[in-house]
Amino acid sequence: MNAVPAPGPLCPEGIRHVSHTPTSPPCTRGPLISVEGTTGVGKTYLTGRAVERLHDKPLLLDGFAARTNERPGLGRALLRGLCEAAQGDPFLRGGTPMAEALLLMAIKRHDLDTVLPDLAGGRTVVEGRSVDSTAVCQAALLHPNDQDAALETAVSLLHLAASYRPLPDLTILVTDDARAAVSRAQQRDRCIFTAEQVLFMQQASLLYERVAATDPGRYRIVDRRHIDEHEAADQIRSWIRTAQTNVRCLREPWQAMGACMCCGHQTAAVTA
Ligand SMILES: Nc1ncnc2c1ncn2[C@@H]1O[C@H](COP(=O)(O)OP(=O)(O)OP(=O)(O)O)[C@@H](O)[C@H]1O
Ligand SMILES: Cc1cn([C@H]2C[C@H](O)[C@@H](COP(=O)(O)O)O2)c(=O)[nH]c1=O
Repeated sequence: MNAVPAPGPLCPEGIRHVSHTPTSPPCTRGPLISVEGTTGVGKTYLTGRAVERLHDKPLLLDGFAARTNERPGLGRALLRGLCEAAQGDPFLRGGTPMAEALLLMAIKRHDLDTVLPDLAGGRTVVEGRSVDSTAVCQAALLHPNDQDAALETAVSLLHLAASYRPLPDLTILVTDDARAAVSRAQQRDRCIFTAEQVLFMQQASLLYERVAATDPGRYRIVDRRHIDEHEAADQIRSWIRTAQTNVRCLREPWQAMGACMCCGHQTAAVTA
């Protein structure tokens, strides 16, 4: 299921989807899983509930806001640069969305680099947000008044991200009524979002769902409008377990030929 940066088939909406044909051989590494969704939707809460009953605990990679004690290094420096430029904006918007997109992708590449030893050791890694957040948030920023253009840009940004690093094997999208997510985030952060910020969250929320629909092979969706927190946690746990049983070699997407980043097995590029 690893990323191949070549364009995939057209999905029904006329948007190219990112192909993840599992052509690599099976591997002993752990699966790389991301949890996505808008601010306050419950990604951290539900992931925590899901993994508390797993015997082999996954490594949980915190979302950005939770990285208060991150080790000094490039990842922290890049994130600090973005935060400084954003001057307190909760969505890290500093006014240059494409430059920010590339920096966000670099941070997510750095995240992958830091967890490679865990993956190689067979451990499951769960990223709190991955490159899908970059694609969705930056596309929503670039096209605030055109949802179709935002979708097209989000999918293109995912292709770009997939040339920097393999996409997650599995992406769990947590979705809900956008107002419920806003309200949870406000309560948690003891703040009131501006009308403009709420609108941005609503647009991002919708865009996550549309992007997920372009790649049903990679995405699983937890819709909190239809299931309670116990069912949601059970569902996430079950997907994590399934992902652990179908893991394939992880290649550098920008290398035509290359060894698996985890087990070292030599695999050929996919040209489809
Ligand atoms: N089912 C629930 N019951 C009680 N509290 C919940 C539930 N789901 C989420 N919350 C609370 O709502 C708030 C937002 O949830 P959470 O922090 O998990 O969202 P998130 O998607 O990780 O947000 P962010 O992207 O901003 O990190 C938290 O305070 C969390 O504890
Ligand atoms: C990874 C990533 C994050 N963001 C935004 C989304 C949130 O509003 C903030 C904080 O992220 P957290 O992981 O929920 O703490 O950053 C983004 O715009 N693009 C991204 O790639």
